Amino acid sequence: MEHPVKHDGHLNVNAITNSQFSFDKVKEIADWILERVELRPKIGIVCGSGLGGLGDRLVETKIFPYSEVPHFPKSTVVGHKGNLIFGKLNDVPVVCMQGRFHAYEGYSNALCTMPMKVFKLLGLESVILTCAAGGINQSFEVGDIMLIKDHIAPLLWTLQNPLVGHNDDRFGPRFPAVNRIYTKHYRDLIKEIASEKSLELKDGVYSSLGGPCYETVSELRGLLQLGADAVGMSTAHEALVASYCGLKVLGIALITNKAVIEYDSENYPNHEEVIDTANRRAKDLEELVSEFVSRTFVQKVDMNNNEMSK
Ligand SMILES: O=P(O)(O)O[C@H]1O[C@H](CO)[C@@H](O)[C@H]1O
Ligand SMILES: Nc1nc2[nH]cnc2c(=O)[nH]1
Repeated sequence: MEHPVKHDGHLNVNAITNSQFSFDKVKEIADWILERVELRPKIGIVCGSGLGGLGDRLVETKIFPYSEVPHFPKSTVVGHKGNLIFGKLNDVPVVCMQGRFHAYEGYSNALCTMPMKVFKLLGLESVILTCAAGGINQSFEVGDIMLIKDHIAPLLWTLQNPLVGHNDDRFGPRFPAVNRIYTKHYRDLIKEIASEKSLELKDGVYSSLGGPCYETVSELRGLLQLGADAVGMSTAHEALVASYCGLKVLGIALITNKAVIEYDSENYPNHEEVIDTANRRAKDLEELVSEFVSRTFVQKVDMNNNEMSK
């Protein structure tokens, strides 16, 4: 383990969380990648449970299993392949995480969000975060696609927040504002694309808990009262760190199951249903994302005369 960050020669014992992924360590990861990949994407995509098909859509790829990338841990969850893929989606250079890291796998939130810092040092401008989630909003159906407009993440109210510890201004500010994490013009654009494709897009608030257990009925009722529309075990902390790093964020949740908010119901959430729904609905989500990527970035290629073509 690295030494905690030193300030003025004094050991800052409170600085352990962030020093786990200091600027130098993240740069080591980014440099390792830059030495091996010619493509210089401006956009990153994180694939949620069962949504790794987005990665399979890339062409002209360079694929790194996470086991090859320095400091990347294993992806241990079913439906998360564990590949970092560089390639082109709809002619746009992208980097795709085919699977993410979750805190319930035993990883710190600093580690789970480290890829966002790597994205920043790779020169990315934006990230698309996708996830599977339970629908709390009773008007949601299994298979609905929900655009994330905001989040409620109780763990981020605690010292499990990945930004706890020494702050390195080269990543972002000590006290980041979080009221505009999910970029408005990205939300508007994806709504426009969905409407052109006659695809219904729900709009909602994603709540994130630690997992790995699903929620009790009372917890879900509480989240509903708080204004949450969907619940999962990821995304919010990644969105926080991406936004802190200055990346624009688009968040999309696939409603893979209905949250059970009736006591003594026979129904119960399970990961098989999550993966089955994701497999069934992945195509629409992938097409939305592909179109979004090309609308956002292809125009730029034209304007900047090949800027993005490498
Ligand atoms: O958020 P993603 O990674 O899509 O996965 C969701 O699905 C899993 C539970 O079924 C949890 O990992 C939850 O967070
Ligand atoms: N916490 C949580 N995560 C999920 N991921 C997919 N469905 C669910 C759910 O119902 N609850």
